[in-house]
Amino acid sequence: MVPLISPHRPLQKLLLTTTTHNKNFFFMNSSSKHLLKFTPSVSPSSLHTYHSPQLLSAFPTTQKPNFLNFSIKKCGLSYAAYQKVPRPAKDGILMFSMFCSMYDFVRYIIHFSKEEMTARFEILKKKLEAAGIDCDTCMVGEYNRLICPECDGGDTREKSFSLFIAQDVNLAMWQCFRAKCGWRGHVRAFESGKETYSNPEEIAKVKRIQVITEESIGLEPLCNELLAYFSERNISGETLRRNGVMQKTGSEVAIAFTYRRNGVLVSCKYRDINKKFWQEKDTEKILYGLDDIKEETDIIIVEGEIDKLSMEEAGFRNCVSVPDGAPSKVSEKMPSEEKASRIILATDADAPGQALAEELARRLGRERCWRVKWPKKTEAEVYKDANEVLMCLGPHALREVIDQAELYPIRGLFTFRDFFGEIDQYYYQRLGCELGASTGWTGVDGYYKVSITLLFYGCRWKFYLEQVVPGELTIVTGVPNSGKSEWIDALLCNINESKGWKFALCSMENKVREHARKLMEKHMRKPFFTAGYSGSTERMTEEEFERGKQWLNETFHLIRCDDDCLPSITWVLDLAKAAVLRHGVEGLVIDPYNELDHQRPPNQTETEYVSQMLTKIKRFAQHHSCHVWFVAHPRQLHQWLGGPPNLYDISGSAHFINKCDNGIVIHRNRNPEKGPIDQVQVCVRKVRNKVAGGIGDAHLSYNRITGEFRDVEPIKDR
Ligand SMILES: Nc1ncnc2c1ncn2[C@@H]1O[C@H](COP(=O)(O)OP(=O)(O)OP(=O)(O)O)[C@@H](O)[C@H]1O
Repeated sequence: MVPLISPHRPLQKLLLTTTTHNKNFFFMNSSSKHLLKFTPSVSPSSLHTYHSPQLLSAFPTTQKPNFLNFSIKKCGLSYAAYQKVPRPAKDGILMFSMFCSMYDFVRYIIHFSKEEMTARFEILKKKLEAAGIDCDTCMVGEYNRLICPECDGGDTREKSFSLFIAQDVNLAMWQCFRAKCGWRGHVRAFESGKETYSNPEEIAKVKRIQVITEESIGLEPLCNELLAYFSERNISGETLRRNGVMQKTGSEVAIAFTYRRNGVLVSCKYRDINKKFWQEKDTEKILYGLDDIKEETDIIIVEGEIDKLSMEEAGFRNCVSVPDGAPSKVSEKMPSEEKASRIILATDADAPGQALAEELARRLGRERCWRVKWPKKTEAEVYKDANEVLMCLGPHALREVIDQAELYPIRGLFTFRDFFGEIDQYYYQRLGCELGASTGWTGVDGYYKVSITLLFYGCRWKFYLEQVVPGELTIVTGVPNSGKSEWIDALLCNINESKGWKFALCSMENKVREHARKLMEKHMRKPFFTAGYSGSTERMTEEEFERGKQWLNETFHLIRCDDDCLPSITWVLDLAKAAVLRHGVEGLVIDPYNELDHQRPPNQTETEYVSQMLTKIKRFAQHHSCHVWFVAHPRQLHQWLGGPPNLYDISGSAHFINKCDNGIVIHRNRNPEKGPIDQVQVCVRKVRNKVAGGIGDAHLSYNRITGEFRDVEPIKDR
């Protein structure tokens, strides 16, 4: 039996080296960020070994004194909110960040316990030791270059032995690339059973990988002509030197872009004067500039080596170029919990470049992606890439392009700004039907107009729950038209005013412009229109309207399904998660339950379904420290006597009351004989956290004009 050994040095090393890179992904505020701090030069040691005096003089070693920070504030966003977002527990999950090819961005989350991984590693290590291979200094998920234990690297003790340990620590493969030796093989921690890692593609890959050096592939320092060529493209000798750009002389001289990992040459891509590209055979495909993003939380991705060099001229070193467009092999298994880096996609402006950006955003997670807007060249044309901007407009303009990068759009997640045009038309009453069309009967019109807006009322009140606890689930119910949505909107306005929270709204029943109106009226404390409901109160002025729009845009994010189908809870929560990570929202409203898609497998009861759905919502709330208000209607109440419904009356399942943290029933008096009909009863029927409040009823009065609520004494029974 293989003993389970306590955490072992190499494995510890693996864990340490593989989990640190992106730890602070979102937890930095813009002012403290030094995205472009100087990293020790990655100019390859071999370059120093080989380069000639001319090369040294061609590439002076002075470094630029000041590199720049991305200005996130410029984009109108505050990252401070992210600091409040607690991170998920990582128990039982090992994170591996692999620095080879596109995997560099994609951190794998491998669901094995630490013990399991340690044991597996020990078994694999023992098997390697039995074969004479010492893997103590090796990294998981990388091709490690060692001295071959079989041939000892020949006379020169060359590191010609490549050892690859798969990221699940179940497979190790090796090959010695010395022609005289060529020893190769593989071992697995577990030889049988399903969990055995067996990927012939990987095995083939390790067999093919060629170990190269500047000398072995005949690289030379750049000649004056090529230096002049780069100079014309505004790329300095210093940048070329730092990036180890060289040349190769064949039938003609070609530029050699050296691809390195940890300063070691891994591959080389050539470009001749006719813009023909080719790559060193049987070498690994990695990102160009990989070492420059190693410790970075913010990354720029471009589409070519010269664009990467151009970014450096503009002050951005934390940039990589994708080799040959979108890489074919990126894990579909995206990190589900902690993907938080800012990735600026600065691919070419043309259609393939935009398609590449879309593909990268999809694979890397849209919520952490930003995109650049290339400046206009003419009315109809934009500059096509980083180098063209650098050449035509200079480094300052390229810096601006990056500074002004915008959030990568996420389908289904909107800001109010996206609807400003429509909201303006609504305010200025250009739609023609804002105040409703007459029914044709004066008598009926007083009560009901065929309207795209519903008449409503309103007041300001002090919220009685001392604290709305982040990360909880509140179920809100009440008979139709009791004022649930109005009350929640007013609640959000209060919390925003007192605590500055931001919210994601998934209010399927509301038109955006109408929701904008209701929220703005509460915030500005003035009616949006001069209409029947506003009485003699003056509507908000244009200036107030503009301020209101600004506030809306900063406070709320909209989750909306732009096609006809009903959104599923998973879809809503995915977008809400993006809103948390991207905008730091602290509250989510889902209004109402019955507007979601509730398809369930035939063998699942509604009760089981509701239970599962509420678990998902609660998990989201806890994980992201985001309070969720979920509106659910009561089932049809036969012989309803006009009193507030019970939480057990919610249609679907008793789980609504059982699973929620807080349960609230909104009820309003509709009997003028019993008192004023604008009075609202907020029946708090369940409070899990006693610090947050307790069971009881609060009484509010609703102001029809502004939609505000204020505290009042309860109606005495007449
Ligand atoms: N206390 C009140 N007095 C008078 N009118 C009210 C009161 N509360 C809400 N209303 C009005 O009732 C209408 C419905 O309000 P709201 O949309 O908030 O109700 P709801 O309970 O969410 O309705 P539904 O169940 O249909 O979604 C609005 O026009 C609103 O202005």
